[in-house]
Amino acid sequence: MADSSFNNLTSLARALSQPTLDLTEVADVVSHQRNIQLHSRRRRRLSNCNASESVEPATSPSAVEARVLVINTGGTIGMTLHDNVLAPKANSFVQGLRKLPILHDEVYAQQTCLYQYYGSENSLVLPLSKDNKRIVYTVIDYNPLLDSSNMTTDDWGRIGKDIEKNYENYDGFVILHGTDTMAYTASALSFMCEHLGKPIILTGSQVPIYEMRNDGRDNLLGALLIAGQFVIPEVCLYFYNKLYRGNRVTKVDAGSFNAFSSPNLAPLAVAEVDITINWDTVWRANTTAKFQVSTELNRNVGLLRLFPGITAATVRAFLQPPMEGVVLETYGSGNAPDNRPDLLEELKKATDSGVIIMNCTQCLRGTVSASYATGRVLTDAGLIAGGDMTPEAALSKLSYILAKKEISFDTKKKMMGQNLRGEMVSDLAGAKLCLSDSRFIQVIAKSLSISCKEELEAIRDALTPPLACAAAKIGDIETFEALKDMGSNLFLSDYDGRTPLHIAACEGHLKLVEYLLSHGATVYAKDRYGDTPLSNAVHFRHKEVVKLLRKTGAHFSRDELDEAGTELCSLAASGDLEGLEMWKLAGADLNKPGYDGQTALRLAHAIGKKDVVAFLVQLMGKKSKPVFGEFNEYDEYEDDDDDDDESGVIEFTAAPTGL
Ligand SMILES: NC(=O)C[C@H](N)C(=O)O
Repeated sequence: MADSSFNNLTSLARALSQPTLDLTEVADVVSHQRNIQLHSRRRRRLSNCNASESVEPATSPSAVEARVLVINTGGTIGMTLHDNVLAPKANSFVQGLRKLPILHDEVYAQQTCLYQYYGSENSLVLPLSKDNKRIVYTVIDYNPLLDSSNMTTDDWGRIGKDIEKNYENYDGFVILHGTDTMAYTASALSFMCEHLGKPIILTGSQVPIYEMRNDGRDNLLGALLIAGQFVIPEVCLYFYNKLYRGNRVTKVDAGSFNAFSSPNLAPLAVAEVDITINWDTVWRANTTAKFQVSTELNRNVGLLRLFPGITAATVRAFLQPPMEGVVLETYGSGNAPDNRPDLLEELKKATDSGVIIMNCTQCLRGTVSASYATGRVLTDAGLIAGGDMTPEAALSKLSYILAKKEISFDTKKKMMGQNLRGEMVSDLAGAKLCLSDSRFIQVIAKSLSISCKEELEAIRDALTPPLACAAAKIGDIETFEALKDMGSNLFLSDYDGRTPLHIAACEGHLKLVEYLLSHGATVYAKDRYGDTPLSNAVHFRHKEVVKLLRKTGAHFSRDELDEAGTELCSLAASGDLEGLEMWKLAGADLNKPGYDGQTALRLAHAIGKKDVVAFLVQLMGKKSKPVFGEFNEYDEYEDDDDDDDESGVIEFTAAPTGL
């Protein structure tokens, strides 16, 4: 022992005395020294270790150990064939792993008194990792081992408790689990584990680890390497070289190694030649509270999938007590039939009587939004928009939240629509930015250790435009109130010159447009492309917003007017009557010629769009009654009811035909 210490101190001295200092060499020596101390400490503590005193750690000298707890709940990964079907086999997993050199280095274990030191025959150690780490892992086998189809919320609770009990002793946790319900367990644990600071990674396989071709070895190895080497404070799921956020996944394939998908969130990490962590996506709790597991779960929850023709009786039966929380899997972007008052009435009755119903889409990818009347009816019936949450996440979130006794019903409802663990991007229509209190900037300033007034104001002014624009996107007046309280100028534009009014006009948020206008926003703001809020509202066809802007004095800019003729011609050519009407409403001159000198009316006539001609004539009114020159079919379009037939003209400057 003394010799090896001496040798290493000598190597260190040698490395330090080099003319060009090789830091890797120094690090290696220091690390090796630390390792030898570790092993000698181990030996001192262990009276029954057989390893010889003179034995140095096997393999590379500079390994640092990390500890991972593996909780084996069952699943295919450890199954064997009995009577031609796969089933878990008790007490055989660790023995199996011991025989796999890729998952256990027996030489290192013996030389470092691993079993004695960790006091468990179930402790194993991976070969040295690329990053010079030794992942020592201890396996707890559940009894009975379960096919995950047999799992219940009690099993989630048990896993949670075991993690809590062992939290301080390990750097990370790997949960071996069947794939069938892995997405549910991963989602549930993500909520149950409050203020998590270490990685918890669920994995399993499609083919047992003992078979020649299997995915279990890679999955377990990858999960162990990540859990032992990276502080990703999330409940994750590792499968087929990818690490996903646990509450974002769903099982999509029963017959492929690539069994899981995270449709609305990119993987947190990809294990290819190197393991690349997508740190920007990693969720971090903004708290100093201590880790704890909330194992209390409410079982009176359920998933109900809408289908065409579903009866009100089915819905009623499903929503009966003791049901307390339901995930309604709706169509598309959160839609349900709005021509089924019987169905909607059942939903409304249930929400009125205190059942929390989440609106989640049946689609694999995408979010619940407020774009359709068929979606609005569900909001009216009291459903909470589930954003882009998976049904698995929504269900387990309900189970977790409903079990909380210390919070009110209203808070529970509110929390269901909020992003708690990165499980959702909130519903765009209903969401509030998390800055609806005026301390927001102060909090940021505090975390940046900024205290002087000038710096504070500089941060506020830098942050206000994007925050205000983001709030405008979702029509969030409350956030504007909060920004106003901070003394912010609400009407600053972003880097593209776009003001909140531009954005509110694009989105058609009439109330916000009204709010902004009555709080000093200018209707004459132009963005870097010369666009005004008015032209934005016209483009996105928000009639009421156009009317309001016009009432406030908005008009097209010169650039916009220059383009009006061409735009009108193009609308006429495509028969877009609504578009033409919007331009008229916004005060455009419908006689304005396009780039080639032709008006929309002439063009429509030339290409035989009689409906467009009639519509334009009607829009222009008799005051500007067109003179069609040789075009003698005008009578066809004449509005007989209109007696205001005076002398206004629309003139063709050239023959209407032959365009
Ligand atoms: N691949 C698997 O693990 C499927 C198995 N039935 C389970 O979920 O436990």
